[in-house]
Amino acid sequence: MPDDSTPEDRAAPGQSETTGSPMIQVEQLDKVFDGGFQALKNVSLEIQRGEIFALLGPNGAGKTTLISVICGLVRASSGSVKVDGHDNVADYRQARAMIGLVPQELTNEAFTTVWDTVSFSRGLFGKPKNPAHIENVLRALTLWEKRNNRLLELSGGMKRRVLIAKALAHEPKVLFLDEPTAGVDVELRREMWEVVRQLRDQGVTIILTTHYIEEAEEMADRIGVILRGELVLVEEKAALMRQLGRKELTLHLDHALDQVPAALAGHDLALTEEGHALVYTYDVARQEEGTGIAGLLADLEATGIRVKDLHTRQSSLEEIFVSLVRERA
Ligand SMILES: Nc1ncnc2c1ncn2[C@@H]1O[C@H](COP(=O)(O)OP(=O)(O)OP(=O)(O)O)[C@@H](O)[C@H]1O
Repeated sequence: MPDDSTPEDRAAPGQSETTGSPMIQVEQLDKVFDGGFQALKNVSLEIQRGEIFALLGPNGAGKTTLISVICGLVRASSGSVKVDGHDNVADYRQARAMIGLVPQELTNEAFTTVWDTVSFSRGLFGKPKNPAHIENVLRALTLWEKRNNRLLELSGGMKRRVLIAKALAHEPKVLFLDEPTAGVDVELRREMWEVVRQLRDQGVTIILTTHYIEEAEEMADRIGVILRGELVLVEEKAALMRQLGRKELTLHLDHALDQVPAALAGHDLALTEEGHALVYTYDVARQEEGTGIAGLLADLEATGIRVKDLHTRQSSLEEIFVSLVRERA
């Protein structure tokens, strides 16, 4: 990735370049499990207030471990975590009260009603009863009509909403969603995204882990990539797509070609659509230095190849992610 900045003016991966106190401040976290496996390696990360941050990584990369350490469920081997300024070990109660955690599955509460299970979650944090808040949460998640239903009577989508309602019952400022849409259908996934966006609009900071690149692409303001316990990259989504993305220019030809003409050998070209299209691939980041498109078009003209139509396509976050993982394999 081209980068002209000096080490002094470049923030370390995960460190914010903006001022103002972050909602979450993670410094040099290591986690070595009993048995010696190191699941987190020197992870530093700042999450700003009101952002949606997506943590991406392959299976076993350390996403859940990182979230669990931040939420105080797993003790770090070294390093520190502050939540809204509260150290999550020395100041555990205050730090934990700021956090809502949405796990993947509901556990063993099939016979409890929606209202009771959500109210109970609030009680766990020692917060006084506040039926008006519970009502607001249930209404916001369109669960109000179901408040007297037992969980076993709910659809999968409703159950997911209950998980979010439970996590919001004690009025946290930051919400962690662990694989919020794993295994749900497309419609429900979109519905969940909408719910998460609404929460962010209400001022809740959101951190989600996901396997679905599409989810990060759709939702996140910033993306962190974790590989084998290391946070290898933290970037604004738009900048990530700009810096690491590649673009494809597809030229649809008037007449099919048998092969790429020798006169065009200097360009990164592939023949597709049975000779009817030429695909030119280039780095988005090098665009300013000139992508060579002008030269390519001039060479095409010189060889007498006529172009009917052309279009460009930017590589998706998925392609960026796959090449990143490959690069570091
Ligand atoms: N209690 C534990 N003891 C030993 N190793 C563990 C423990 N918990 C997790 N690990 C290991 O730490 C690594 C990271 O696990 P983690 O659950 O954080 O990954 P993940 O990125 O959340 O993966 P997935 O997407 O599959 O949930 C894995 O290799 C896992 O086997």
